[in-house]
Amino acid sequence: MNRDDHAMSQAAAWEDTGAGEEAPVLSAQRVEKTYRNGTRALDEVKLDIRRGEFVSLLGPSGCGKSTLLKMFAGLEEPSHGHIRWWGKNLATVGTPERTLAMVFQEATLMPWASVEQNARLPLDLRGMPRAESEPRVREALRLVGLENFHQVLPRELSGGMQMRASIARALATKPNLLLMDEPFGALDEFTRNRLDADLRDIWSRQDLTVVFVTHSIYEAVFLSSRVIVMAARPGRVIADVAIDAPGPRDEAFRISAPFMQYCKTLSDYLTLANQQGGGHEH
Ligand SMILES: Nc1ncnc2c1ncn2[C@@H]1O[C@H](COP(=O)(O)OP(=O)(O)OP(=O)(O)O)[C@@H](O)[C@H]1O
Repeated sequence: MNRDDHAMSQAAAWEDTGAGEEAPVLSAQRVEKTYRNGTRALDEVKLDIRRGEFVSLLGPSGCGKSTLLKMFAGLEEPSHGHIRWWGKNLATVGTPERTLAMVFQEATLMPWASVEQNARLPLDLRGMPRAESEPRVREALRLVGLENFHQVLPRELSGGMQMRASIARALATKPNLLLMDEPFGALDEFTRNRLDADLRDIWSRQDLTVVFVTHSIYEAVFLSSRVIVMAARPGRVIADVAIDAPGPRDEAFRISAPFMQYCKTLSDYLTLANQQGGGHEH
């Protein structure tokens, strides 16, 4: 396929809302979730996430961040309301232009298999021929900086490198939508900052929409084009903050005045979230 053909099929693949505007990659339409034990996890969440955004969900424990992300992954159903992917139901999104992948806080690698075999697993499960999967996996490992570790077993890797392998496994599927549930929450601050920088770099080079759950204000500001602040009891959206910082997101950004200002804004909203939601701890 030449570039023009590719661009045309890409354009045809993205949904048109009718107003000449692309449908959101994700749309939560008055979504409520009450678990079977009666816990009301989400209340009337309305949220659109557009193509190419990097959106973080930030909020106190129990405000429903993971619940919302699981619904975005199709792993939980709303009790009321709807989730739409590219304007459609989940069952209709499994096309090359509409794929999603999820990364969890634990790397969940197969301990007996090499980094490369782990990263190739979803492609093997799809029955993709090696000739196709191997270059994809090599590229994914290169993107996360593990190209020289492809034959290593997970136990030989640090926690940060295991997480890189987990991200490579997701990227090898060439997702358009990447859902990440506190992926760096268990890592030390230095490793976390490096992974944040690398993830932002990967996102900025690809046609990728990311939804990222975090407890960290700093991480949310560093990574995101938008931060959604949630409050608990029941979980709901209380603020939607665009992080409008056009320069590079590097170490200088972390100590810049706009960075600090955004952190202050989000911190104020989190204080409000804790006051409104009781800020309970697990
Ligand atoms: N499977 C479940 N069954 C019953 N209640 C649940 C279930 N999963 C989550 N909950 C409850 O729903 C509420 C929202 O949980 P959720 O994990 O989505 O919040 P969160 O914001 O991701 O929390 P954390 O930051 O601590 O991970 C909490 O009160 C939680 O105890």
